[in-house]
Amino acid sequence: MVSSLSKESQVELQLFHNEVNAANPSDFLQFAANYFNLRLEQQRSFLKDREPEFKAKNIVLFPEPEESFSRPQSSQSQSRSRSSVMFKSPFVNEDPHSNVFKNGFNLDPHEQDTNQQVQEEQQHIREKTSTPPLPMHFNAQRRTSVSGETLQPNNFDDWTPDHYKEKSEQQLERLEKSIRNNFLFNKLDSDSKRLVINCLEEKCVPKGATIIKQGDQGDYFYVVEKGTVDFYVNDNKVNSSGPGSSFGELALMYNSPRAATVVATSECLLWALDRLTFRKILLGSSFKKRLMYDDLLKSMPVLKSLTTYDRAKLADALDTKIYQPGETIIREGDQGENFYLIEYGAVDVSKEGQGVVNKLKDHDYFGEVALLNDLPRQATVTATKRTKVATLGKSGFQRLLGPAVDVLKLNDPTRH
Ligand SMILES: Nc1ncnc2c1ncn2[C@@H]1O[C@@H]2COP(=O)(O)O[C@H]2[C@H]1O
Ligand SMILES: Nc1ncnc2c1ncn2[C@@H]1O[C@@H]2COP(=O)(O)O[C@H]2[C@H]1O
Repeated sequence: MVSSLSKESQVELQLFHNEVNAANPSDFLQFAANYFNLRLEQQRSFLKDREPEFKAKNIVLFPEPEESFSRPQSSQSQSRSRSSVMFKSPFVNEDPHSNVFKNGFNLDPHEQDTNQQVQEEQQHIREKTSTPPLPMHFNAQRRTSVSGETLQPNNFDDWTPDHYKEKSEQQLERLEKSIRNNFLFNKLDSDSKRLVINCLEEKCVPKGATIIKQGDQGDYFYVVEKGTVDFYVNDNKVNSSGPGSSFGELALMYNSPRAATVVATSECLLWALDRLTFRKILLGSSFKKRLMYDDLLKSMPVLKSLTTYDRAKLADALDTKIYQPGETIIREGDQGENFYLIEYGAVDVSKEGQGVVNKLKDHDYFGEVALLNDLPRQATVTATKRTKVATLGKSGFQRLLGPAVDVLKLNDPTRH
């Protein structure tokens, strides 16, 4: 069956297969939905960035939604949907392509714990709408609009990035050293790594030069080969870094203004990666966790004081775990190793001799008391529903929670 598919589809399937093998997800459907959602979002974003280029060649990448599946709405809201759709999850309410995923199909993952539930929900949604499932419809639309063109949205194999330049042996050797310990590059497969390396542009910056100015638009992402840089937020020095580190990713990830000013504190040799290649190659692999945990971290009241940068660093350090009803997550008296954020689910907190003392649910947290006070676990925490948590190890807890630690201390449930 697979051999009858286009080469691009086969590549997609292979990539997906690799991801499934690596993640071994317990909730396969949710994993698959999230994975393809992300791929689609990446592809749309990437194409949206190149839309003017295509327009100049009279190629319409994103035609207006056809009448058959555009919901009745005001002309104002129609134009808003069209302009924002490329950067949004196809599962969100406003996306005209996503009628079928409304009613929380992906927004309330805890409501779809079993395959049967998902199937029932899909059936229910199908009955409610005549819109065909999103991926089919979206593909069909794309093909009719761009067929016959050299750069097909479906086919990135022929895509040559603007800044692609094969590196010399000597440059490759130096680059290998610079990026060896950079976790962003370690996540790439060898083909993507080669592509990224060949898209990097060498930039020599004198001491004292401003490389990035806070508030500017993002154009490049940088890796430091030699030299050191300082970071300033609102004129206050917040950070510095040296060889092997990287910076300038936030504005490219979130399409937001530069969050800091970056100044060279010595002569620097940098490698710069353009915005498009960054978004196409690095975003979905190296920054996958940031995309995955962004909504959760933003929605947690205890983390409200964190900046985008703090949240991004925190997301890099998180891992996901799923617990079944009845499973013990923390046992009273044990040593504390992790802090837990509840993505969805429900847990009981109980204490020896007292029974259940607390109940926690979506977007609550636990496991901070032992880590904050260097004490054994003060209670047992048991899942009462299927519960998905993001975990943060002890060292990350101490390094990455910043001002949120004060909030955790204030809210310490054992204080009284
Ligand atoms: N404390 C900080 N706050 C914001 N940005 C920082 C901080 N420390 C380092 N940076 C980096 O500085 C970069 C400035 O440009 P970006 O916002 O694109 O991405 C930012 C981060 O990579
Ligand atoms: N009343 C409570 N007493 C103790 N721990 C509680 C209570 N309510 C919630 N908890 C959480 O249960 C966790 C058990 O592990 P910790 O002691 O590390 O951190 C604890 C708190 O996060």
